Amino acid sequence: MMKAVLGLEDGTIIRGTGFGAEGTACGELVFTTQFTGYEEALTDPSYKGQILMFTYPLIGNYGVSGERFQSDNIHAEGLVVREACKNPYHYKSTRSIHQFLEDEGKPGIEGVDTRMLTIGARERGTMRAALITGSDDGEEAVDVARNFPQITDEELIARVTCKEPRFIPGAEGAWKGSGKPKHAVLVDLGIKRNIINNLHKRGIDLTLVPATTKPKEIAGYEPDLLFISNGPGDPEKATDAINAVKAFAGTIPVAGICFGHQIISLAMGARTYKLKFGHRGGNQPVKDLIENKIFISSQNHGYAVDADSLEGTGLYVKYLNANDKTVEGVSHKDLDIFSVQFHPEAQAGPMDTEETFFGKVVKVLGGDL
Ligand SMILES: NC(=O)CC[C@H](N)C(=O)O
Repeated sequence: MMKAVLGLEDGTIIRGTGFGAEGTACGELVFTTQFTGYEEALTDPSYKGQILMFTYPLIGNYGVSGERFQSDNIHAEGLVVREACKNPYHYKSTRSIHQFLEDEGKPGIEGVDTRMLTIGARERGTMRAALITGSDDGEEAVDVARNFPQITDEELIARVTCKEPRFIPGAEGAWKGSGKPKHAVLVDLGIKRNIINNLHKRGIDLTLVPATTKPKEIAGYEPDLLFISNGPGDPEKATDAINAVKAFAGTIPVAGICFGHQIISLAMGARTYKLKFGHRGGNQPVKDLIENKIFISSQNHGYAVDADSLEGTGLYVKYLNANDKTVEGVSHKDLDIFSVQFHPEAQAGPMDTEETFFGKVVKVLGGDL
């Protein structure tokens, strides 16, 4: 059995059993209430800079197949669970979660009272943590956590964006509407694979561009839509993407998901702030204020758009989180600009909002629903 310890910046020390790789992971300790979906969550680039903790006590039961990955690698810095299943059974599984973390060089800790840590995060807010495997030196873990930069100061986007532009043609014959298929430029700040899939399967041609792409270069692709992806860290750090939205807002439709929603709001003049402990899970209730409907959504975010700061931006609140009444989506009153804080592409989570969001993308591009 490998020793392991988790140290929090407030001095909390938790010892457990290590799994995955031997080493040290640092970052914000965040919790998700998702029961399953660990393959999707671990490979979601938005978790860069964060140690992921599941509140559900049994993780890894159906093993790892790779079919549900949201990128090629694990991006969460480390994994904290009550129990990580050693002998998973699923006909598509090729390895256990232990093996998966080891292959990817990421440390994990099990035997942890995740409920206590989650209650702590809810009461005292998200904290920096260090997860060390192969050691049980708690003092050192606390020290490492305290000396690690706050997520707000970290340069995370450069670690997840694509290096070169990439063209992905829309699925053959899938575009529903008159004329030839439309073309979207996607600013890749660590995009989840299922966002690409959802646009692709609706027949939209896509050009993925790196985070630092300038408006002039984007214009060269002659896009019909500018799309801003999900991504890690503080949205205020995404200065080039903010400038891209400023350059195209009002000339072509602009849409975004999660980080993209925050970036669009910032570009239009609104403000964002850090939530006390964020929303991460597969059953977050969201209210559509226009349709007066509630639906259940998949979420993963630690920042939010300040509702009061929307005044004068032309944006209005379309969606609210039904639990804490924070902003979950905005639309522009005159222009084709809209974004959501939750994940309509799910993976993992309910698909209730997929058609509403991606159908709207098709509609603003002139397609038939
Ligand atoms: N999933 C995301 O795009 C996350 C956005 C941002 N990093 C946040 O935590 O709020």
